[in-house]
Amino acid sequence: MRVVVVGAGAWGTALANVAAEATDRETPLLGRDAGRMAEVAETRVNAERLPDIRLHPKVLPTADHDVVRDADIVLLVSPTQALRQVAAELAPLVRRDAIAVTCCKGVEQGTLELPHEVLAESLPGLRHAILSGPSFAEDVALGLPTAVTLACVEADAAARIAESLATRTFRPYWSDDVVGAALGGAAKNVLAIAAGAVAGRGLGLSAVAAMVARGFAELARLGLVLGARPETLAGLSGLGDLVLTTSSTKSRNFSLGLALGRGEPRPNKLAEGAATVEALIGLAAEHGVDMPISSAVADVLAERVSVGAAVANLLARPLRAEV
Ligand SMILES: NC(=O)C1=CN([C@@H]2O[C@H](COP(=O)(O)OP(=O)(O)OC[C@H]3O[C@@H](n4cnc5c(N)ncnc54)[C@H](O)[C@@H]3O)[C@@H](O)[C@H]2O)C=CC1
Ligand SMILES: O=C(CO)COP(=O)(O)O
Repeated sequence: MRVVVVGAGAWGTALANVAAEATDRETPLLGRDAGRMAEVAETRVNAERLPDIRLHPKVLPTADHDVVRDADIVLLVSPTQALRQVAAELAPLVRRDAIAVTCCKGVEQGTLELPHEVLAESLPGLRHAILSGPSFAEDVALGLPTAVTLACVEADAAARIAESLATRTFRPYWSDDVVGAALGGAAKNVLAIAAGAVAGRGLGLSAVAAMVARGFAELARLGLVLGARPETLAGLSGLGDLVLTTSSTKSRNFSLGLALGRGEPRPNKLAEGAATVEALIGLAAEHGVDMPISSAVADVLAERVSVGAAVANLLARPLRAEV
């Protein structure tokens, strides 16, 4: 299977290394900026996005979209809000029997669609899958053990993608619960901002743990209404990724929350939770699901309320049964 990676950010670069190792085949890494991709090809390091990691010798950095013509598997690794546009650019080039795998985490603004729903519209007729789970790009690129969820409604396609990505240290588990995998990845980014804000404000680890557990409760409420399986929500792409990103300053979403809690300037890095939060609570509202922590994150990001006031508001909610 020939894998092509579209999106030369931190995660795309790490996944290109994984695919090149797993398939032992030339693996194009397609970026937008020809000059930058030429530099990555020359230096064999993506200095801007994943410094200190050498590209696998079989990774081919390029800005030439034609490389997707030969792809059996296309990994789409742009930010969620750019997915529709990136996929539309590929649509005339990609083979109809190829499998498109979204590796981004979020909900599209405006449409309130999860990444696989965006793909179904922008690359119609192709089989689609989702790669999600607890996986920092740097950890994966360093060859540290990582397990992820690979969700596809067609089990044979999921198994084929898994084989094209599995290495001695990168372990995809497959699933047919596409909604569960997509929702977990989208919501955990928002909840990581909440956990970071609580930590940054110095409210203690008990408060962070409460945010994680009650955050998971609202993620699961929405997931079940959307048809996700509880096992997926409690698995790698749900609880697993939530635990990772609410406990590490390596997470850009957690780091954004830390800055908010400390009253510091927001870091200038991609934080998918900030781009997704309004769409996530919009999706929840459409289905009559209450997501108070996510709503508090939206209010804080929009500067409608301070972190302290948001926490006080959550604590002042009427007492209720836990489940
Ligand atoms: N970095 C990580 O550890 C992981 C990231 N992800 C997900 O992967 C996705 C990408 O994240 P990263 O690679 O880390 O981000 P990044 O910030 O390192 O790179 C984003 C890439 O997307 C490109 N891009 C930005 N706007 C674009 C647009 N409008 N059209 C086309 N391309 C555009 C940028 O040029 C850049 O190459 C996100 O959804 C993220 O949640 C998932 C798992 C791990
Ligand atoms: O999704 C990730 C780890 O699974 C990366 O998290 P951040 O986007 O918060 O850095």
